[in-house]
Amino acid sequence: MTLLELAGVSVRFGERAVVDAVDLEVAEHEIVCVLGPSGSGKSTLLRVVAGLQPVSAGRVLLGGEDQARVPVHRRGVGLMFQDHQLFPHRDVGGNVSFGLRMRGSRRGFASGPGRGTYEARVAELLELVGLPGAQGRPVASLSGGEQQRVALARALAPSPRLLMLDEPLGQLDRGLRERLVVELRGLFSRLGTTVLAVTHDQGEAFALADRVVVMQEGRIAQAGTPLEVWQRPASEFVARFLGFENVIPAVVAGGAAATAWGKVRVPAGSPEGERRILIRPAGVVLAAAGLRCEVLARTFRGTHVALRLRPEAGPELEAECGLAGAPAVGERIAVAFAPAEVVVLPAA
Ligand SMILES: Nc1ncnc2c1ncn2[C@@H]1O[C@H](COP(=O)(O)OP(=O)(O)OP(=O)(O)O)[C@@H](O)[C@H]1O
Repeated sequence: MTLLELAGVSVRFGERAVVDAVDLEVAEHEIVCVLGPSGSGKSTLLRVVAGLQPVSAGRVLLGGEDQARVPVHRRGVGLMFQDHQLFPHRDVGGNVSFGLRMRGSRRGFASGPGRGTYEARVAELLELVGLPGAQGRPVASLSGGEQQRVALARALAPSPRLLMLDEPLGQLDRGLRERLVVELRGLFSRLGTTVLAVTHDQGEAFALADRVVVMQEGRIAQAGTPLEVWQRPASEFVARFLGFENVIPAVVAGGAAATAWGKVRVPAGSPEGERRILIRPAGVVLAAAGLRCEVLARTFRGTHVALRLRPEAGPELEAECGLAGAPAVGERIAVAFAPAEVVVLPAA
């Protein structure tokens, strides 16, 4: 069932549409991550759903109800921002119970909220986020990751029907982010929480989301499962945003693309005509014969070696190869292209 629906939502600041006719549905229990470069309108979209930003056009529906006249505190949405904004003068328990005291609980209390119930609920929430018994700790004594957990417990406290996260792990170091993102996904799926999150980090979005929505200048450039978006980026913009660099103009006909790198076989059923093609680095493979290249750089990536190549014709290429037999910088090699790693993109 759809919990959140945005229909034709636009936000204009002066002449400029920062969010431009966005249609988006989030199903109950779904985790949707909005991904995009800085300034693409991600945070504005969240603010619209929360009721913090009026729309210039379009409608926001929660549980089928138009939210136009529903104030922030009546929407039943939880918000967690990048700079988790804990109250430094309250202890952990005080921070978590703040959410309960301010809003009261929509769900989760068998009886009406009383002091004892608050305490039980705070204990339960701290248990959930992996900080059991931390009620009395001063906020200042917590590490960045622990503060993030407290902020999450506070956002979950009133059992919001929709939890919104804005760059939830933004300030943490990479290792901690990678761990927390896996924990978050597990936690949300256990609780059945519906989540709309915003991030500019594609790794985070792909690890967290059931569905990712890539924004470009206020519009949705692509929406799909992480696998769909990764395997079939819809445009050059999306491909480049995901970090793919092997994108060039091509003329596709009869199962092959004519490019500056030579003829590249494309997957069966690819659209024909003037296009662009993406060749994922895994599809640039060392071969006995093919496009001759010089190895410009070689980077060890743990599971493979990333190569930067200067071909005899066409722009530089990124390639991947196994750890054994990776060519050295300066070596001259030949590469062929694997059609399964080739994606035909629109021309512009
Ligand atoms: N109140 C405002 N008045 C004028 N312009 C605004 C206002 N709020 C946001 N903008 C502009 O709207 C654009 C989108 O901002 P938004 O914060 O939604 O982007 P974002 O994708 O979340 O970016 P970031 O990843 O940097 O947070 C930006 O160019 C921003 O400067």
